[in-house]
Amino acid sequence: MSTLVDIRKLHRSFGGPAVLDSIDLTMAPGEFVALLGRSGSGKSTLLRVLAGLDTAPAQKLELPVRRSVVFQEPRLLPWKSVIENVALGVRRADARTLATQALADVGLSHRVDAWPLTLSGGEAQRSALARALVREPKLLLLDEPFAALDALTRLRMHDLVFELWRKHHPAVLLVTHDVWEAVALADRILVLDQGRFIKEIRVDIDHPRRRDDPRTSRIEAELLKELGVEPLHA
Ligand SMILES: Nc1ncnc2c1ncn2[C@@H]1O[C@H](COP(=O)(O)OP(=O)(O)OP(=O)(O)O)[C@@H](O)[C@H]1O
Repeated sequence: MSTLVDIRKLHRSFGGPAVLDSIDLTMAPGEFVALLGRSGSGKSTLLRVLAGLDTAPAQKLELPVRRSVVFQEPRLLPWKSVIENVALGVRRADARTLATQALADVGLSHRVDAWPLTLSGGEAQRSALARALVREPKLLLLDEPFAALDALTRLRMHDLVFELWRKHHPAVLLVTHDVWEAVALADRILVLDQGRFIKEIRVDIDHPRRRDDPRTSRIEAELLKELGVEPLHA
């Protein structure tokens, strides 16, 4: 198996106890990994290190050069149109063409000239996804990108992310609180607790995955237990 991400003994603290404690993480090209964990377990810190937004000592830190991040908030520049936001930073003569294609990929062809403040929450996150994908990343980092969306929009975004992943096939690291999101999308799920991985589950189930499939239910229940959450209808 070739390796896209290879991290050994990554450590991060902010003066107190370790937030990331000797983390080992490898990812294959095109692999979809979800990262779950309670609040404060270190998920965003790990994602920020992978994105290059934070530095931390490690024995080994091998990452692809082309990486993109999508955060919980779309972080669009309000004084630029949607397409200008997407094309921003693409230093190629055909940046606008690429941005147009990326916006078509996320279903926003009709909003290319819109101002960010006129977008719905779902449209804004679609724009953020287009901005991330236009750079053709080898590694796409998603930090709770759908957490602020309503439940129905979130389900639609799951389908969209899956389609985009199938088309472009970047490796994806998805940080989420939503156990179903992880089970619906990921090849592999990691659970972080106090800066250490405490569980790894491979999800070997064909897409589209159904929530009423006993195999997904079993994995969901196992993860909820690991996170210390009692399912309401267990
Ligand atoms: N810049 C910082 N300075 C000091 N402490 C920090 C900093 N960034 C993160 N921390 C601390 O590191 C710990 C892990 O934070 P992190 O944001 O990675 O957790 P998380 O798992 O993403 O949480 P959540 O699910 O609530 O977003 C927390 O205790 C947090 O207070």
